[in-house]
Amino acid sequence: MEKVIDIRDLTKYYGKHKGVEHLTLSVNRQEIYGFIGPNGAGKSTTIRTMLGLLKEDGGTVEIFGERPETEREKKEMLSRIGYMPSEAFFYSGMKVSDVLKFSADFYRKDCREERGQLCERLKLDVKKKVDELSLGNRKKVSIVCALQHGADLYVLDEPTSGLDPLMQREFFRLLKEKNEKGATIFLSSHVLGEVEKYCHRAAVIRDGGIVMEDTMEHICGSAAKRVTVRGISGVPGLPLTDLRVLEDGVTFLYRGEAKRLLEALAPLPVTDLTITEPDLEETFLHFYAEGKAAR
Ligand SMILES: Nc1ncnc2c1ncn2[C@@H]1O[C@H](COP(=O)(O)OP(=O)(O)OP(=O)(O)O)[C@@H](O)[C@H]1O
Repeated sequence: MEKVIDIRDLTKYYGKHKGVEHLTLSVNRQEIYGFIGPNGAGKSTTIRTMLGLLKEDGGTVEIFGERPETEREKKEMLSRIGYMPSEAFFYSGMKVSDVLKFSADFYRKDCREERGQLCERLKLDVKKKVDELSLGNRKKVSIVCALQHGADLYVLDEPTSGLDPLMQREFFRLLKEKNEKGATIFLSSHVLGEVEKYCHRAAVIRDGGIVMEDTMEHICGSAAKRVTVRGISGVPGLPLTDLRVLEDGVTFLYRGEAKRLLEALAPLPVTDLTITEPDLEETFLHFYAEGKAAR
């Protein structure tokens, strides 16, 4: 299978402070690949180093099977990539339409038609000044900047934070369309749910290292759910962690088959049951607790 991104043993320190260490992952052509991790895990460091915006301290990165050396080669590589940084900084006083055109000029392509469609679908008012925009609308400007020139690879750093649920859905629709036309997509997130829904494979990063890289099916299969049961004081015979006894029930993390959970609860005097997705740290607690590392 053709690898579009191939990162091996990547290490990046900020002075004495670790960004990422010995990080290895690869993304195949036409995959939608999720990069999941809590705040400070090293997602942006990986992305910036991978794109050559930061210099690595060790390891290698190949994109489209190549390691660009000269500035010309780097520029050529970047022209095939749509990059959306996690935080967008725009020149103060510029209109949205100017920012979008300024960004398109870098690629020396006529992006007007695609740009128009993206703005319409994302409901972005191009006449406004960027300083007047809400966080979500600033995000939309970044999205259009990254998507407007028809790239082979999209690298999107926390693209959905700040977007309302309707816009998130529209955004993922856009990505799916790009992907169906052949584009490869690498997106970072700290929300397992959205990655679960839209990505083919993903890597989970924590504290600068990959703890798991697999298909979404396997990752979500090993993710724990938070189960809260009212009316009982314990659940015998179930493999669970982080059990806490509440005033009128129990709450615990469970990562087994739903059927087994329901069978264990069936004979008990349960009055209420809720199953939710815990935050990312809790979801993968067992990996961290076991000190398990995929690489
Ligand atoms: N410029 C910097 N100087 C020093 N340390 C940094 C710098 N940028 C990042 N770090 C550190 O590197 C580690 C990884 O940060 P990074 O921004 O890559 O994480 P992240 O997963 O993208 O987090 P978030 O989800 O909060 O954006 C963190 O411990 C962070 O404090």
